[in-house]
Amino acid sequence: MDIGKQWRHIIDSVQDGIIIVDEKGCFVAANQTAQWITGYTEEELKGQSCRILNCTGCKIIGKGKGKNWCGLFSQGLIREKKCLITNRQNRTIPIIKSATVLFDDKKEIIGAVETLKDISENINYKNELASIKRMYHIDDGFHGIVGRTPVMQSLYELIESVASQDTPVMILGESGTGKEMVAKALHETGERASKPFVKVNCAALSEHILESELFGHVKGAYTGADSDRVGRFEAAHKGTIFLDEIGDIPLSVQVKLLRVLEEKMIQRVGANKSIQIDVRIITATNKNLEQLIKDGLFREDLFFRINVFPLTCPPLRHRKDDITLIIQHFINFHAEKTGKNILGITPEAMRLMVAYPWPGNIRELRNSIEYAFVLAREKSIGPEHLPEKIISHTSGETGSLKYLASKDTVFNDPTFEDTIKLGLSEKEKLLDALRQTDGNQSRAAKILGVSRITVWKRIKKYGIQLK
Ligand SMILES: Nc1ncnc2c1ncn2[C@@H]1O[C@H](COP(=O)(O)OP(=O)(O)OP(=O)(O)O)[C@@H](O)[C@H]1O
Repeated sequence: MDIGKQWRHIIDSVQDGIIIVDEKGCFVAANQTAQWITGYTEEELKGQSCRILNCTGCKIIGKGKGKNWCGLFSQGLIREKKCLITNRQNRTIPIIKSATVLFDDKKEIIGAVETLKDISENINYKNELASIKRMYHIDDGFHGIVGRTPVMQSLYELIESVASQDTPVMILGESGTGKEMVAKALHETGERASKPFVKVNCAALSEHILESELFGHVKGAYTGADSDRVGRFEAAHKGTIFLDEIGDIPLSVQVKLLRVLEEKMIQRVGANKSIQIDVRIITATNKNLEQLIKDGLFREDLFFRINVFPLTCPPLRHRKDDITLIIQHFINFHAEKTGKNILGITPEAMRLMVAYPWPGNIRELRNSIEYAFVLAREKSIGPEHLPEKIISHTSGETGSLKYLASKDTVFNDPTFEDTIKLGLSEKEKLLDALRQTDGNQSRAAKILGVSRITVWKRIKKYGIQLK
C-alpha cells in the first residue's frame, strides 16, 4: 500500500477536527470533522484568516507572520485547552483544542496543525445528569444551591424553564437567601453559559460612578477620565449582566437603563457613537419595588421591562427542613477548608440552630458554622461553640425543642441521622428521643428511624425505667 496517497482518507476518518494553517494563520486544510464542527467547507475555509472562528483560546497579535501573528507560534504548543469558537451559523461551540507549530527544514515556522474536539455533547450531558440526580435526590445541590424542600424544588424547576430564554428575570428575596446564586444558576443553565457573567452591585456605587461602570466612558468625559473605559454592559456582551440591588439605582440612571434595554444599544459616557450589545439581564432586589414606584423612587416602565419573570428565594425560616442539610454542607466545606476533623453537630446544637429564626438567612448560617469551627476542638459542634445570639434565642423556650420533634422530615433526613450518630451513643439517642416524646415508644421509634420493637428491645437492653 502506498500510504502517501492515503493521508487524506486517514485524516478524514479521525473523529477530532484537524485544521492546518499557514504562518499567517490562514487555513490551508481542514478534515471532515473540522468542517462539521465549524460549519464551513474546506473550500470556504481555504485562504481565510483563522480569526473567522473567533476562538477564545487564541492570542492573536495580528502583526505579520509567525510569532508576530499569534501567541501559539511563540509558545510552540497548546495542550487540551478548553475554548469556544463561533461556527458558520453564528453558534458558539465549546471545544478542546491542541495545537503544534510546524517548521520547515531550516527551522522556520511554516504554520500549525490544530485538533478540535467538540464538547457541547458533554456539556449537555452534564446538565442532564444534574437534572436526573436531582430527580432522584442523589445530589444535594443545584448549581451549588443547597435545599430539597418542595419550595426549593419548584424554584429549580422555574430556573430550568426560564434559563434557556432571554426573558428578563427579577430575583426577589431577603438578604442572604441566595439571589446571586440563583442568578449564576440561570446563567450556567442557559445558552449563554460559556459567555461572561457580569455582576454589578448597584447599591455600592454613587450615581456618576454607576453610570460609567454600566456604560463605560471615553477619555476626557469628565475630570479623572484619563482613558477610555469599557462598561459592564459591553463586558457582558453575549453573556449575562446581573444587576444586584436594582432598587437602589438613582432615577437618572434608570432612564438610561430603560433606553439601553429597549434599544439594545449603549453609549459610553462622553461618546456620540452607539454600540450594539446583546446581553441577558437579570436583576435582584430585597426591596419592595411596588412601594418605591408609589413613592416616586422607581420608574414603573423600567419595572415592567425587567420584571417579566419574577423568581422568589424563600427565607430560611420558611424552609426549616433544609437546615440540617445546609448545616452539613457548610460543615463539609469548612472541614475541607480548615483541615479540621469536625464531622457533625450534636443534637442539642442542632435543635438550637433549627429553632433560631435566621434573619440573615443562609449567609448568617454559613457565618455561624465558620464561627463554630474556630472554637470547636472535637468531632462535633456543640451548643458551646455557637454564637451567643443562637443560644440566647432559645434559652427558656421549651417549645422550640419540641419543634424538631414534630417535624418527621427532619428526622428522616440521613444527614441529620449521621449528625446524631456522631454526637451520641445509642443509649443517649434513645433517652433523648424518649424524653422528647414523653416516653411514647412509637414516636420515639419514628424519631430514631427504627421500628417500635427495636425501641422496646433497646429499653430492655439498657434497663431504662419509663415513668
Ligand atoms: N441555597 C444555598 N445553598 C448554599 N449556600 C447558599 C445558599 N443560599 C445562599 N448561600 C450562601 O449564602 C451566601 C449569600 O448568598 P447570596 O449572595 O447569593 O445571597 P443574596 O440573596 O444575593 O444576598 P444579598 O441580598 O445580601 O446580596 C452565599 O455566599 C452562599 O455561601
